[in-house]
Amino acid sequence: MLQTKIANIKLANCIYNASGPACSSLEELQALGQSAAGAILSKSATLAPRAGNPAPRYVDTPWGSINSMGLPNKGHAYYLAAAKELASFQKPYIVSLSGMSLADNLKMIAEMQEEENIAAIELNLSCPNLPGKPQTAYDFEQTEKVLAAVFAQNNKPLGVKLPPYFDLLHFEQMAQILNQFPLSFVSCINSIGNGLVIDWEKEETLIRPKDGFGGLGGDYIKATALANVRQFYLLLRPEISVVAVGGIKSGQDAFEHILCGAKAVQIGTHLMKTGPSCFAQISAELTAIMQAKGYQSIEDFRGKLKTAA
Ligand SMILES: C=Cc1c(C(=O)O)[nH]c(=O)[nH]c1=O
Repeated sequence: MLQTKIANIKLANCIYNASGPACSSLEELQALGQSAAGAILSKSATLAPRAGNPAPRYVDTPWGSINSMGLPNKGHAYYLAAAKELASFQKPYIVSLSGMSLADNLKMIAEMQEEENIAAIELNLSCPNLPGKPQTAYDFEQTEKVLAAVFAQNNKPLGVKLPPYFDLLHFEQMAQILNQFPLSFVSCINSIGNGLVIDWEKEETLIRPKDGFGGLGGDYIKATALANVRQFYLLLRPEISVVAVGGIKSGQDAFEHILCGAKAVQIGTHLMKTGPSCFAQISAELTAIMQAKGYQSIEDFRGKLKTAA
Protein backbone atom coordinates (compact mmCIF):
# COMPACT_ATOMS: atom_id res chain seq x y z
CA MET A 1 0.00 0.00 0.00
CA LEU A 2 2.69 2.51 1.03
CA GLN A 3 5.53 1.49 -1.29
CA THR A 4 7.11 4.14 -3.49
CA LYS A 5 10.14 4.96 -5.61
CA ILE A 6 12.43 7.96 -5.35
CA ALA A 7 14.11 8.04 -8.75
CA ASN A 8 15.21 4.34 -9.01
CA ILE A 9 15.32 3.75 -5.26
CA LYS A 10 12.52 1.46 -4.04
CA LEU A 11 11.05 2.08 -0.58
CA ALA A 12 8.70 -0.48 0.97
CA ASN A 13 7.24 2.41 2.96
CA CYS A 14 7.09 6.03 1.74
CA ILE A 15 7.45 7.29 5.34
CA TYR A 16 10.89 7.77 6.86
CA ASN A 17 12.86 10.18 9.05
CA ALA A 18 13.90 13.75 8.34
CA SER A 19 17.57 14.60 8.68
CA GLY A 20 18.33 16.13 12.07
CA PRO A 21 16.26 14.64 14.88
CA ALA A 22 17.33 11.27 16.37
CA CYS A 23 19.71 10.29 13.54
CA SER A 24 23.20 11.37 14.67
CA SER A 25 24.59 8.18 16.31
CA LEU A 26 24.81 4.62 15.02
CA GLU A 27 22.42 3.58 17.80
CA GLU A 28 19.85 6.13 16.65
CA LEU A 29 20.29 5.04 13.01
CA GLN A 30 19.88 1.38 14.04
CA ALA A 31 16.68 2.26 15.93
CA LEU A 32 15.38 3.80 12.71
CA GLY A 33 16.41 0.58 10.92
CA GLN A 34 14.40 -1.46 13.41
CA SER A 35 11.36 0.83 13.08
CA ALA A 36 8.68 0.85 10.38
CA ALA A 37 10.52 3.70 8.58
CA GLY A 38 10.99 2.99 4.87
CA ALA A 39 14.52 4.39 4.82
CA ILE A 40 17.27 5.63 7.15
CA LEU A 41 18.52 9.22 6.71
CA SER A 42 21.52 10.53 8.66
CA LYS A 43 22.06 13.83 10.42
CA SER A 44 23.72 16.30 8.03
CA ALA A 45 27.46 15.67 8.12
CA THR A 46 30.42 18.05 7.88
CA LEU A 47 33.98 17.00 6.96
CA ALA A 48 35.07 16.90 10.61
CA PRO A 49 32.96 16.21 13.71
CA ARG A 50 31.23 19.24 15.25
CA ALA A 51 29.97 19.87 18.78
CA GLY A 52 27.42 22.44 17.58
CA ASN A 53 25.88 25.29 19.56
CA PRO A 54 25.48 25.57 23.37
CA ALA A 55 22.25 24.26 24.91
CA PRO A 56 19.37 24.89 25.21
CA ARG A 57 19.41 24.55 21.43
CA TYR A 58 16.33 22.38 20.71
CA VAL A 59 12.96 22.89 22.43
CA ASP A 60 9.59 21.24 21.78
CA THR A 61 6.60 23.59 21.95
CA PRO A 62 2.82 23.00 21.77
CA TRP A 63 2.88 23.92 18.06
CA GLY A 64 6.10 22.15 17.08
CA SER A 65 9.74 22.91 17.81
CA ILE A 66 12.47 25.48 17.56
CA ASN A 67 16.17 24.62 17.11
CA SER A 68 19.53 26.18 16.60
CA MET A 69 21.61 23.02 16.91
CA GLY A 70 24.53 24.46 14.96
CA LEU A 71 25.13 21.32 12.90
CA PRO A 72 26.46 18.96 15.61
CA ASN A 73 27.49 15.68 13.97
CA LYS A 74 30.11 12.95 14.12
CA GLY A 75 31.82 13.86 10.87
CA HIS A 76 31.25 12.41 7.40
CA ALA A 77 33.57 9.40 7.88
CA TYR A 78 31.32 8.15 10.69
CA TYR A 79 28.23 8.15 8.50
CA LEU A 80 30.16 6.56 5.65
CA ALA A 81 31.32 3.75 7.95
CA ALA A 82 27.79 3.32 9.32
CA ALA A 83 26.60 2.19 5.88
CA LYS A 84 27.95 -1.36 6.33
CA GLU A 85 26.45 -1.60 9.84
CA LEU A 86 23.01 -0.59 8.54
CA ALA A 87 22.89 -2.84 5.45
CA SER A 88 21.27 -5.68 7.43
CA PHE A 89 18.06 -3.64 7.80
CA GLN A 90 17.60 -3.93 4.02
CA LYS A 91 16.18 -0.45 3.61
CA PRO A 92 17.81 2.47 1.75
CA TYR A 93 20.43 4.37 3.79
CA ILE A 94 20.69 7.99 2.71
CA VAL A 95 23.53 10.23 3.90
CA SER A 96 22.83 13.94 4.42
CA LEU A 97 25.74 16.29 3.79
CA SER A 98 26.08 19.93 4.83
CA GLY A 99 29.67 20.92 4.27
CA MET A 100 31.03 24.23 5.54
CA SER A 101 32.27 24.96 2.00
CA LEU A 102 31.78 23.75 -1.57
CA ALA A 103 35.22 22.13 -1.38
CA ASP A 104 34.13 20.18 1.71
CA ASN A 105 30.93 19.06 0.01
CA LEU A 106 32.82 17.89 -3.09
CA LYS A 107 35.34 15.99 -0.95
CA MET A 108 32.59 14.26 1.06
CA ILE A 109 30.57 13.42 -2.06
CA ALA A 110 33.66 11.93 -3.71
CA GLU A 111 34.26 9.67 -0.71
CA MET A 112 30.67 8.42 -0.72
CA GLN A 113 30.69 7.31 -4.37
CA GLU A 114 32.06 3.75 -3.97
CA GLU A 115 29.99 2.78 -0.92
CA GLU A 116 27.25 0.55 -2.38
CA ASN A 117 25.38 0.57 0.96
CA ILE A 118 24.66 4.28 0.57
CA ALA A 119 21.54 4.45 -1.60
CA ALA A 120 21.57 8.23 -2.06
CA ILE A 121 22.98 11.54 -0.88
CA GLU A 122 20.78 14.37 0.42
CA LEU A 123 22.80 17.56 -0.03
CA ASN A 124 21.60 20.09 2.51
CA LEU A 125 21.54 23.57 0.98
CA SER A 126 19.43 25.09 3.73
CA CYS A 127 20.88 24.97 7.23
CA PRO A 128 19.58 28.17 8.88
CA ASN A 129 21.71 28.02 12.02
CA LEU A 130 25.32 28.66 10.99
CA PRO A 131 26.06 32.23 12.09
CA GLY A 132 27.58 34.19 9.26
CA LYS A 133 26.62 31.58 6.64
CA PRO A 134 23.51 32.33 4.57
CA GLN A 135 21.36 29.42 3.43
CA THR A 136 22.91 28.48 0.08
CA ALA A 137 19.54 27.82 -1.53
CA TYR A 138 18.47 31.43 -0.99
CA ASP A 139 21.35 32.45 -3.29
CA PHE A 140 20.27 31.25 -6.74
CA GLU A 141 23.60 31.90 -8.46
CA GLN A 142 25.54 30.05 -5.78
CA THR A 143 23.07 27.14 -5.93
CA GLU A 144 23.64 26.78 -9.68
CA LYS A 145 27.42 26.89 -9.15
CA VAL A 146 27.27 24.24 -6.42
CA LEU A 147 25.06 21.89 -8.46
CA ALA A 148 27.26 22.25 -11.56
CA ALA A 149 30.35 21.34 -9.51
CA VAL A 150 28.56 18.49 -7.73
CA PHE A 151 27.22 16.88 -10.91
CA ALA A 152 30.59 17.21 -12.62
CA GLN A 153 31.77 14.44 -10.26
CA ASN A 154 28.74 12.69 -8.74
CA ASN A 155 27.24 9.42 -10.04
CA LYS A 156 25.12 8.41 -7.05
CA PRO A 157 21.43 9.25 -6.72
CA LEU A 158 21.51 12.73 -5.19
CA GLY A 159 18.86 15.17 -4.02
CA VAL A 160 18.89 18.54 -2.31
CA LYS A 161 17.25 19.67 0.97
CA LEU A 162 15.62 23.02 0.28
CA PRO A 163 14.56 25.84 2.58
CA PRO A 164 10.99 27.13 2.38
CA TYR A 165 10.27 29.70 -0.33
CA PHE A 166 7.47 32.24 0.01
CA ASP A 167 7.47 34.16 -3.28
CA LEU A 168 5.98 32.50 -6.39
CA LEU A 169 8.72 33.97 -8.56
CA HIS A 170 11.33 32.32 -6.35
CA PHE A 171 9.72 28.91 -6.96
CA GLU A 172 10.01 29.49 -10.70
CA GLN A 173 13.60 30.73 -10.51
CA MET A 174 14.65 27.80 -8.33
CA ALA A 175 12.81 25.23 -10.46
CA GLN A 176 14.49 26.62 -13.57
CA ILE A 177 17.88 25.98 -11.96
CA LEU A 178 17.03 22.55 -10.52
CA ASN A 179 15.58 21.31 -13.83
CA GLN A 180 19.01 21.72 -15.44
CA PHE A 181 20.56 18.96 -13.31
CA PRO A 182 20.13 15.14 -13.07
CA LEU A 183 18.72 15.38 -9.55
CA SER A 184 16.92 12.35 -8.13
CA PHE A 185 14.83 14.34 -5.65
CA VAL A 186 14.28 17.53 -3.72
CA SER A 187 13.28 17.45 -0.04
CA CYS A 188 10.93 20.29 0.86
CA ILE A 189 11.17 21.91 3.40
CA ASN A 190 13.87 22.50 5.94
CA SER A 191 12.80 24.37 9.09
CA ILE A 192 11.50 27.92 8.63
CA GLY A 193 14.63 29.81 9.59
CA ASN A 194 15.07 32.32 12.37
CA GLY A 195 11.78 32.12 14.18
CA LEU A 196 11.59 33.31 17.79
CA VAL A 197 9.72 31.52 20.61
CA ILE A 198 9.53 33.17 24.02
CA ASP A 199 8.87 32.06 27.61
CA TRP A 200 6.73 35.01 28.68
CA GLU A 201 6.72 34.09 32.37
CA LYS A 202 10.52 34.02 32.56
CA GLU A 203 10.63 36.83 29.98
CA GLU A 204 13.36 35.03 28.04
CA THR A 205 13.95 33.15 24.78
CA LEU A 206 13.47 29.35 24.76
CA ILE A 207 16.85 28.64 23.15
CA ARG A 208 20.25 30.17 23.84
CA PRO A 209 22.12 30.40 20.49
CA LYS A 210 21.65 33.40 18.17
CA ASP A 211 19.73 35.33 20.86
CA GLY A 212 16.94 32.76 20.64
CA PHE A 213 16.43 32.76 16.87
CA GLY A 214 16.06 29.27 15.42
CA GLY A 215 14.48 27.03 12.79
CA LEU A 216 10.78 26.25 13.31
CA GLY A 217 9.32 22.78 12.78
CA GLY A 218 5.98 21.07 13.35
CA ASP A 219 2.49 22.58 13.15
CA TYR A 220 3.98 26.06 12.64
CA ILE A 221 5.28 25.08 9.19
CA LYS A 222 2.84 22.56 7.71
CA ALA A 223 0.97 25.03 5.45
CA THR A 224 4.26 26.39 4.09
CA ALA A 225 5.60 22.87 3.56
CA LEU A 226 2.46 21.85 1.62
CA ALA A 227 2.82 24.91 -0.60
CA ASN A 228 6.48 24.18 -1.35
CA VAL A 229 5.77 20.52 -2.11
CA ARG A 230 2.92 21.52 -4.44
CA GLN A 231 4.89 24.20 -6.27
CA PHE A 232 7.93 22.02 -6.92
CA TYR A 233 5.71 19.08 -7.92
CA LEU A 234 4.11 21.31 -10.56
CA LEU A 235 7.34 23.01 -11.73
CA LEU A 236 10.01 20.28 -11.70
CA ARG A 237 10.60 17.62 -14.35
CA PRO A 238 8.74 14.42 -13.32
CA GLU A 239 12.09 12.58 -13.04
CA ILE A 240 12.85 14.72 -9.97
CA SER A 241 10.84 13.30 -7.08
CA VAL A 242 9.54 15.66 -4.40
CA VAL A 243 9.99 14.40 -0.83
CA ALA A 244 7.81 16.19 1.72
CA VAL A 245 8.90 17.25 5.19
CA GLY A 246 7.25 19.76 7.49
CA GLY A 247 4.47 19.37 10.04
CA ILE A 248 3.70 15.68 9.45
CA LYS A 249 2.47 13.98 12.63
CA SER A 250 -0.47 11.92 11.35
CA GLY A 251 -1.66 9.83 8.44
CA GLN A 252 -3.81 12.77 7.39
CA ASP A 253 -0.78 15.09 7.21
CA ALA A 254 1.06 12.49 5.12
CA PHE A 255 -2.00 12.06 2.88
CA GLU A 256 -2.17 15.83 2.30
CA HIS A 257 1.52 16.01 1.28
CA ILE A 258 1.15 13.09 -1.13
CA LEU A 259 -2.01 14.70 -2.56
CA CYS A 260 0.21 17.74 -3.27
CA GLY A 261 2.61 15.49 -5.19
CA ALA A 262 5.09 14.01 -2.69
CA LYS A 263 6.62 10.63 -3.53
CA ALA A 264 7.68 10.13 0.11
CA VAL A 265 7.36 11.94 3.43
CA GLN A 266 9.90 12.60 6.20
CA ILE A 267 9.14 13.00 9.90
CA GLY A 268 11.20 15.37 12.06
CA THR A 269 9.64 17.15 15.06
CA HIS A 270 7.07 14.39 15.64
CA LEU A 271 9.90 11.82 15.67
CA MET A 272 11.69 13.94 18.31
CA LYS A 273 8.49 14.10 20.39
CA THR A 274 7.28 10.50 20.13
CA GLY A 275 10.22 8.33 19.01
CA PRO A 276 10.57 5.79 16.17
CA SER A 277 7.13 4.27 16.89
CA CYS A 278 5.79 7.29 14.96
CA PHE A 279 6.47 5.49 11.67
CA ALA A 280 4.12 2.61 12.51
CA GLN A 281 1.56 5.12 13.83
CA ILE A 282 1.56 7.29 10.72
CA SER A 283 1.72 4.29 8.37
CA ALA A 284 -1.37 2.73 10.00
CA GLU A 285 -3.28 6.02 9.86
CA LEU A 286 -2.36 6.64 6.22
CA THR A 287 -3.29 3.08 5.25
CA ALA A 288 -6.69 3.48 6.95
CA ILE A 289 -7.38 6.72 5.06
CA MET A 290 -6.41 5.11 1.75
CA GLN A 291 -8.61 2.09 2.40
CA ALA A 292 -11.56 4.33 3.33
CA LYS A 293 -11.11 6.21 0.06
CA GLY A 294 -10.58 3.07 -2.04
CA TYR A 295 -6.94 3.77 -2.96
CA GLN A 296 -4.60 0.78 -3.46
CA SER A 297 -1.36 2.70 -3.77
CA ILE A 298 -0.16 6.26 -3.30
CA GLU A 299 -0.02 6.69 -7.07
CA ASP A 300 -3.83 6.47 -7.12
CA PHE A 301 -4.05 9.97 -5.59
CA ARG A 302 -0.52 11.45 -5.66
CA GLY A 303 -0.51 14.99 -7.01
CA LYS A 304 -4.27 14.95 -7.71
CA LEU A 305 -5.13 17.90 -5.48
CA LYS A 306 -8.06 19.77 -6.93
CA THR A 307 -8.45 23.52 -6.75
CA ALA A 308 -11.68 24.59 -5.08
CA ALA A 309 -14.60 24.83 -7.53
C1 LIG B 1 22.15 21.06 9.10
C2 LIG B 1 21.80 21.98 9.99
C3 LIG B 1 20.41 22.22 10.37
C4 LIG B 1 20.09 22.48 11.69
C5 LIG B 1 21.11 22.56 12.76
O1 LIG B 1 21.95 21.62 12.91
O2 LIG B 1 21.09 23.60 13.47
N1 LIG B 1 18.81 22.74 12.06
C6 LIG B 1 17.80 22.77 11.14
O3 LIG B 1 16.62 23.01 11.48
N2 LIG B 1 18.07 22.50 9.83
C7 LIG B 1 19.34 22.23 9.41
O4 LIG B 1 19.53 22.00 8.19
